[in-house]
Amino acid sequence: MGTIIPLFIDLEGRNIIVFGGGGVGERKARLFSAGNVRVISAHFTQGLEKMGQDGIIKLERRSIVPEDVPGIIGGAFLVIAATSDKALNDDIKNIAEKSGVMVNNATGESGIIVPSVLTRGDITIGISTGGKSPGMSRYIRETLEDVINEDHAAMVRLQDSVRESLKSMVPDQKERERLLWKILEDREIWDALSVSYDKALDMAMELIKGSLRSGRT
Ligand SMILES: C[C@@]1(CC(=O)O)c2cc3[nH]c(cc4nc(cc5[nH]c(cc(n2)[C@H]1CCC(=O)O)[C@@](C)(CC(=O)O)[C@@H]5CCC(=O)O)C(CC(=O)O)=C4CCC(=O)O)c(CCC(=O)O)c3CC(=O)O
Ligand SMILES: NC(=O)C1=CN([C@@H]2O[C@H](COP(=O)(O)OP(=O)(O)OC[C@H]3O[C@@H](n4cnc5c(N)ncnc54)[C@H](O)[C@@H]3O)[C@@H](O)[C@H]2O)C=CC1
Repeated sequence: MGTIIPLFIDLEGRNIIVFGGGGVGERKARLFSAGNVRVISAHFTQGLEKMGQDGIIKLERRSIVPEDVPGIIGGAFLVIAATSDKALNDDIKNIAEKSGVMVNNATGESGIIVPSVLTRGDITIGISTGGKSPGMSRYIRETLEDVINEDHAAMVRLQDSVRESLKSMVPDQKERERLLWKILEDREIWDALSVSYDKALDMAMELIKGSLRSGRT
């Protein structure tokens, strides 16, 4: 494995095909369920059956042979090979790559890794160990769950709101950047955030007005 980087994908309207309806297929189907997920497998976990019944994903019960794969993956944004048959997963990977479709192989390398994902409001954190230790990715996610909290999500909302106001108030981008950073570094605004979003927003706007008045940003 070479150097990897995370990219963030808006799942809306994307077709994702998961081969394999076991525990791993279920976890991936759940992660991608904001897109159009189709799971193809001879058997499904109860969790997948339930998601199918609820209309969250589509299930297709059939046995998979490599010859059928090109026909199935047409129009897919991403293919996930998560059957318990490693040779079949490798075939699916090779076929998808030949067709120019992105593919993740749950039982071997494929150049596309599904990370451990932590979300808080608009914040998304993806974690990978380059395939070395998926358990460690999960461990890091669980550790970060106690660190990245609702206050961080609220600060994103606040920054978004202040950024919009600043665009009409301060013509210079560098100055806007400095002001936004001042808010991020202000302990009192952070403390206020955990009590009242509106109070914190007022304090942030006061800080900006004060800075602009004094000419010191
Ligand atoms: C390469 C990768 C391919 C990919 O799927 O993209 C891959 C491969 C494999 N995983 C295996 C095992 C486990 N996987 C997990 C868990 C997760 N695995 C995920 C991703 C990845 N797994 C990619 C690399 C991620 C990275 O770079 O770190 C996560 C992050 C995302 C997700 O799957 O949704 C999700 C955690 C989600 C969360 O909780 O946050 C656990 C722990 C658990 O289940 O609790 C175990 C058992 C403990 C252990 O082995 O560490 C095995 C079987 C090995 C064997 O046979 O022994 C293989 C195959 C192999 O290694 O050949
Ligand atoms: N990437 C990851 O995060 C992880 C990967 N793994 C590996 O992933 C693989 C899958 O794990 P599980 O979901 O727990 O296995 P599982 O045995 O519970 O599920 C596999 C599914 O694939 C289906 N399947 C297999 N061959 C098929 C075929 N030819 N046609 C149609 N359906 C077929 C089975 O019916 C079953 O529903 C295992 O090899 C495991 O070692 C395991 C843990 C985590």
